[in-house]
Amino acid sequence: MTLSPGPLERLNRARADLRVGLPVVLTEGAQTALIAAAETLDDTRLGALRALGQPVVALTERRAATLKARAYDGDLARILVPADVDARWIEALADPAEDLTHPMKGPMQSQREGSADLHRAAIRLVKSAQLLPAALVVTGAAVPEGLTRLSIAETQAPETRLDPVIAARLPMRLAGVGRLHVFRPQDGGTEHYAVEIGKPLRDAPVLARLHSACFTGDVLGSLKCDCGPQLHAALAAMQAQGAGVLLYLNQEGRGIGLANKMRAYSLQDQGFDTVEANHRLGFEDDERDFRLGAELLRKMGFSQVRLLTNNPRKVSMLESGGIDVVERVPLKVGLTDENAAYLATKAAKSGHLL
Ligand SMILES: Nc1nc2c(ncn2[C@@H]2O[C@H](COP(=O)(O)OP(=O)(O)OP(=O)(O)O)[C@@H](O)[C@H]2O)c(=O)[nH]1
Ligand SMILES: [Zn+2]
Repeated sequence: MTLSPGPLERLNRARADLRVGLPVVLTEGAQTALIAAAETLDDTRLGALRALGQPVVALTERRAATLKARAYDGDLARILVPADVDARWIEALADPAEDLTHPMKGPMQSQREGSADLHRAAIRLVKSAQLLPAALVVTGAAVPEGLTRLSIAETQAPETRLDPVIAARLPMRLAGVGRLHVFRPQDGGTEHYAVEIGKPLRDAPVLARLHSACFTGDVLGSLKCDCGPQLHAALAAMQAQGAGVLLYLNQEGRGIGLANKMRAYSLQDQGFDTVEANHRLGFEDDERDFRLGAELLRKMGFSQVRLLTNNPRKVSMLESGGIDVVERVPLKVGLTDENAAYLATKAAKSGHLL
């Protein structure tokens, strides 16, 4: 047993470093890159990084398309940072907040030569820190001491491993008496919960719901989505059946985090739909990983479910995670004037069943 941090611990540190604006070091064999999140970079750190080499900003192809920048690497673009721009310019590359009022002035020059592997890993890492998916990258520089170091392979989320922490009795207004189980991921990420209602048998299909956290819908009763009514209807259905399991996955905003979801809402106020807003921010429509739902179910001893959902991706991802979805049970509640367009967009663009 050693006291020095292992790969998962360094991954967790790297995310925390990037969130506070500290650069981290990525390596691939003898190649190294210093990377910083575009969203948290300040002028002092930009100056220090510039002194070490020519910085580029790695953006996803989604964001590059909005900026009309060339994505020579297919899934991403490497934009050369001009000598006379400040950290504000880099933030504006990443953040679409002012795209319409103060459009970025081009032409932007994209790098073409060399490998983009370190840049791709940099985007993956800042995204996993729930920051905007854009990173400042300086390759080939002498690497200062004291920064967190990760190899590219170590930035790949390994098969999520969740450990049970505690379970306790919970009487609920909508679902009767149940048990709330808390699970903690080994990589230091956010905890996820499972609400067990009644005493579901382990050798028969259980009525199950994979609910993704929605602070606005679940807690504030937002009318922009259907999450709150779906949560309550799922609990009520489980109470009516006498048993069920509701997984409450902390994947706020389809996996982009609350800050980015609110950025998406602000773009929706400018007229973009839910999918276009994610794309302008540089994200895919849905960044969730439902493998963890499958893992939680397996850990709790369930192998067969009747899944309450209108989302075919949840069914296929659970099945590829080794859970037998014997039936899809539709869950259509909470339609309002405010969310009708949102639900129609999910049906038209994201494959949801109406
Ligand atoms: N990025 C983004 N996320 C949103 C938006 N509106 C709601 N969400 C998030 O979307 C997720 C909705 O989750 P689910 O209820 O599991 O939805 P679903 O994929 O439609 O599947 P089913 O409800 O099972 O049919 C939650 O994490 C919400 O926070 C939005 O406009 N943008
Ligand atoms: Zn919601």
